[in-house]
Amino acid sequence: MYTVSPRAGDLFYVRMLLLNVRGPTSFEALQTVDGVVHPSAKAACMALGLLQRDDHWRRCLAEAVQSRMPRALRHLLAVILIWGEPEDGSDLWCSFAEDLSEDLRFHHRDLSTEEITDLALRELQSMLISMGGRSLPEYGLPAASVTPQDGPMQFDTVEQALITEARLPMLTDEQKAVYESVTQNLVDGTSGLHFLDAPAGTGKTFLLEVLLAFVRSRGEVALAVAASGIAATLLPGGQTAHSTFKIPIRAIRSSKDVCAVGAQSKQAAVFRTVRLIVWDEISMTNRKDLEAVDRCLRDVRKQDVPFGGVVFVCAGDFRQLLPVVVHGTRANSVMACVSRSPLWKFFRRHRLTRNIRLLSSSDSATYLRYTELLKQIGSGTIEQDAEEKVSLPAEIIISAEAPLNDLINFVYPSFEASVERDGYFASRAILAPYNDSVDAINETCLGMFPGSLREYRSIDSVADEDAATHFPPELLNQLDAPNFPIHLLRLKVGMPVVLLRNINPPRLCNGTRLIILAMGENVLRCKIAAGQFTEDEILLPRIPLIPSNADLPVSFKRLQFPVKPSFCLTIHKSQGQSLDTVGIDLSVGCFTHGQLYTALSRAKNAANVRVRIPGTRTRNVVFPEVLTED
Ligand SMILES: Nc1ncnc2c1ncn2[C@@H]1O[C@H](COP(=O)(O)OP(=O)(O)OP(=O)(O)O)[C@@H](O)[C@H]1O
Repeated sequence: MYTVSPRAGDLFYVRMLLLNVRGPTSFEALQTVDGVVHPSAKAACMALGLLQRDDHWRRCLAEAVQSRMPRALRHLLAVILIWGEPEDGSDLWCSFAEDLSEDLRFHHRDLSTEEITDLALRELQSMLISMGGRSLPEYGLPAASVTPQDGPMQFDTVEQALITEARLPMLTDEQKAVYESVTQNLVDGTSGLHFLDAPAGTGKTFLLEVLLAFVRSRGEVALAVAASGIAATLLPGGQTAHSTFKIPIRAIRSSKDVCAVGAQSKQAAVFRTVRLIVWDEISMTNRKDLEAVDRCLRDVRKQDVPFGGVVFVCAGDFRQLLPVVVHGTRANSVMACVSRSPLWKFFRRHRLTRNIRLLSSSDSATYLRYTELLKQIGSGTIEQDAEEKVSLPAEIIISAEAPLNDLINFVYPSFEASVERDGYFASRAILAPYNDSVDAINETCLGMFPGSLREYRSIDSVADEDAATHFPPELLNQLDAPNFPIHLLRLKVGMPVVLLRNINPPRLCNGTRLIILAMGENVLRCKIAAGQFTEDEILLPRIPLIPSNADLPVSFKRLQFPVKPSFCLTIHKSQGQSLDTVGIDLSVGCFTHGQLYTALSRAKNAANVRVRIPGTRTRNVVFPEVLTED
């Protein structure tokens, strides 16, 4: 079919209809949607949802109002302002001000209308701040009377002291040695850089929480960051390292990258007073990011010593996945590790080796065997053949010759609605190394999941109108990128999905698992499935997204819900997530360092793991050079 430029007017829309309407016998039939004959091809395209309507955001909010959740509605407006960049934010505010403050009117009956409006604006402003947005007037909305401060989360000193007191006597000898070494620096006012080498289950989070509480109980500032949003949710007050330090997000990093923290900014003021920085999942962090933070802290704190003299504790496990280097070689991946940074020699290394989960397990013999297996797989000391293949215990293997449903039924014995079903998805998942297998497994699970299916087609467009003739919408629809929503999103109520963007970390980050509660035309009502914000309900709009994949032939924008089905996740996405039941599909084996170890170590017990492999052996990739140097 010939391509047509969007500048060709109706012809462009007729072509679009021809591609999407089945078996039309006349122009009238072509322009008929749900029994209504539309006056133009463009109007019919609108009605079919093939074009973004001018009033998209207004429709989205109008639909969300029906849920009668004013706080979620304010959150939705904040998401729209930041991600949607609507042309007229003020119009949206004016049209929905009443609905946006309904709960505040109810709870504060003594306040005047102006005071209620101001309260709603203040709440909206703090949401914008926590989501990394700008001030209300910059979006065309009225300013709130008080601008909420963008600073570190405040902690109750008494509560923090109670945490420290309760946990101190519980620390194991290994944990206590680290605690004493770090608190020595904090009490003496000396600087100190510590690296906690902690395999899964050895009480790393427990220990980091005590250290954070120690500083916060003294009324001092302790920052908790992690390489990924999901790992950040595990630490009290945790944020991603990127958002805390304003590290530039680049596909190709440079040694000259600087954090976007102005000397006069509030963030700089926090960095000048901070006593302790805790950085989790450091093994996934690119060394250039750590080096940018080092330069930033030296600069802001006016001390030319590593990290400006702050006490710094990072924790990680180099047996797990390494930083992702797009199209990188093995050497590129290894060189991207923080352990290859010139700063690494300043870090004092501590090891946690005792698996505390094991101690509390009822069947410690089985647990011990599984922990030993994990250790050997992670370190690459397990016996392997010339193809790097290793044997796994027969009891955890499901044959790849058997139907995929065997693995699905092990992880999800039933998809039928029950009181416990939602909790189900918090604690179980299928994992696979490649996106293609993940998509195929999700599709099979979706077919088995009860309920009626709703399809959401994205609206795709190129930024450059001149390129539009060469890249018609049906071609853009076929483009796909990692961590990017697909054109045809198929959903059912009650199913699990994973969020693909850091919308509001740590509550809603790239990797947060959600359950779909209701599906509207422009809004999804979901609840958070796992982690400290479990059960929180949110309203999610379609947002315009631009893929960061430089390999795509054209730069384009996709308006779609930022989610993907999550019955199955990639092993990369599962890092940092704790699961009770895990099914790993290795019909196509692992391809990079730490994948097998990361997948197997998501579960705490061999009885709850099944691995689908051809035969009895599967590939285990380990880069020993990363493990010797860390
Ligand atoms: N000293 C301790 N006394 C009692 N319980 C502990 C202690 N240390 C850790 N635990 C408990 O052991 C379990 C595992 O600890 P934690 O979650 O801190 O491990 P982790 O190293 O962070 O593991 P993962 O990386 O898998 O999340 C938790 O239930 C934690 O509360």
